[in-house]
Amino acid sequence: MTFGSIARRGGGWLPLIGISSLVGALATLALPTVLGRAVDGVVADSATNRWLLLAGGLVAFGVICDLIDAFAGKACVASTTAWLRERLIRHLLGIGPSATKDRHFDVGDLVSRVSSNAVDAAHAGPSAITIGAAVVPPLGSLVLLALIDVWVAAAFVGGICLVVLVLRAFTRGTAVVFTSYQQTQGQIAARLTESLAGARTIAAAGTLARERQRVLEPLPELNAHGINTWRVLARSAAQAAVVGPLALVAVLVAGGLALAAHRITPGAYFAASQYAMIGAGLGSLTSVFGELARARAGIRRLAEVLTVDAVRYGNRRLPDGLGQLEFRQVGVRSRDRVLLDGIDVVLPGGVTTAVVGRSGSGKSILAAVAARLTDPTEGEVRLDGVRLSDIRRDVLRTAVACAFERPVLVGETVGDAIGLGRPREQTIAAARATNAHTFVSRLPEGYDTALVDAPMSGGERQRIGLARAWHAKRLLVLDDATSSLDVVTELQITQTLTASTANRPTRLIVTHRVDTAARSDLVLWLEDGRIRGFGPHRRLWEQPAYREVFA
Ligand SMILES: Nc1ncnc2c1ncn2[C@@H]1O[C@H](COP(=O)(O)OP(=O)(O)OP(=O)(O)O)[C@@H](O)[C@H]1O
Repeated sequence: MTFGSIARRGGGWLPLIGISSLVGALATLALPTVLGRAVDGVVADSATNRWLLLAGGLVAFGVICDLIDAFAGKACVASTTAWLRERLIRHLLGIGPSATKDRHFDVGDLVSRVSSNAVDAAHAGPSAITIGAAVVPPLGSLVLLALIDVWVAAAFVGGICLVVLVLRAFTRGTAVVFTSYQQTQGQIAARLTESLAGARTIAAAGTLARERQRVLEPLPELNAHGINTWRVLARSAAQAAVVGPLALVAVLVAGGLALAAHRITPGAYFAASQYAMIGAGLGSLTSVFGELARARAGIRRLAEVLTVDAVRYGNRRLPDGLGQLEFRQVGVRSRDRVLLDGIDVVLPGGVTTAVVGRSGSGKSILAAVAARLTDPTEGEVRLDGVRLSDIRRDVLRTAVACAFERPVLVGETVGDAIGLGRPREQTIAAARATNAHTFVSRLPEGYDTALVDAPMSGGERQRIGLARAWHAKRLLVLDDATSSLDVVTELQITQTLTASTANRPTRLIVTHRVDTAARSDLVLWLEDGRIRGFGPHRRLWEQPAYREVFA
């Protein structure tokens, strides 16, 4: 993502902004000449009406151009912002869970990038065009001044050079300050999001004051960047306020001398003074240059996200099969830590395998690798003989589904959260299988109850999460997904899960419960990221170390 590619995204609005800015600039340029003619008319006591009428027309035309410019500018920023946000969100979803884990983007920081930095970046096109069009009046003024008197033009060039120097210093200063400001803003947003996610824990621990302090810790830094922004703005405005009149005075003096020497007429002198004012007005462009600097800083922050590779999917479909899952020398490393090592095992299709082991032994990582929520750093995982990374995205997500200990429910209604767009009968069937149907039916509007109006217990959320994953055709991965259920409900669901009926997907169940392990066909016992044992529960049970896992 570059400045140019975003600037061009304005679509149909950009030519409109360009034309209105250019035509407005030409009207601005024509006005002093027309007024000069009117002045000469007054001095010569000849007819001035048509020149005054023309001047009025030019002023009205300029106002219309400004209005079009303002409207098209806002519309362009709005459409570009929408495009940027959609692209960013698509990309973030494409990166998957690692966007907020391994890549170290904090959720709050991402929100600030998607919300405010996208708007900043969207100003790229209109700002660049406004600045481009703003160069026309001073350049035109220079040409017209040269036609009036070459010495007046020379004085103008001297003044303009000073104005350009002021703008250059301003642009450099603001680019640095805006980048720092946006980064610090992102840090505060990230800390606030963390705090909101842990609001209950903070309230229970009575650490509100400390948390407030932690969230607001970067505030003085933000304040310093804010003050720096104003300093750069104020310094540039003050310099422009000095330099602008200087340019004007230089032209007036040179023009006055030319008038005294009868090289120019009073009308031309008047026009020259107006052109000098146009040139000096370039200093008022500091706000547009500020917008441009903010756009560049915003684009850099969006590009940081967009340069992270999204998960790549292959284009293979799955052959007929029962969901055989093969781990071939699978290893997962994070920096220098080995999280999974040399996992080499085949889980036959249609069977239920419990994954057990002490806390931190790598069960969740194994489940994530099996469902391709993360890719192994070594080895490969195959489903019915096809490498997971070669399978088409839609095929993979139909074949494999997961449920988690703390599911996040998405959608407008409870029915959406379960069905994710599938037909209602399938939603209800999944809810029945996971013991969610009864409590969902008791909600005020059943499956149509808005999620915000359906406060749920941990166990109820887990049942919705289970129902959501129930559509899995080949592989169902449950990562501690029944841990909050009462014993009876869990038993009912485990019975459904472990019942060896035909056409059931292969089931991989991460669990701490001995009952679930005992009901499963096979148990995969992990220790420190390696396989410690694999086989039926009753055989592993003979080993004291295995029994200790459940102690
Ligand atoms: N994204 C990650 N980056 C680095 N280390 C990680 C990551 N995810 C997990 N770990 C580490 O890997 C180890 C295994 O984690 P995992 O969540 O798989 O354990 P677990 O067996 O599921 O534990 P529990 O039973 O407590 O849920 C832990 O020490 C954990 O700190």
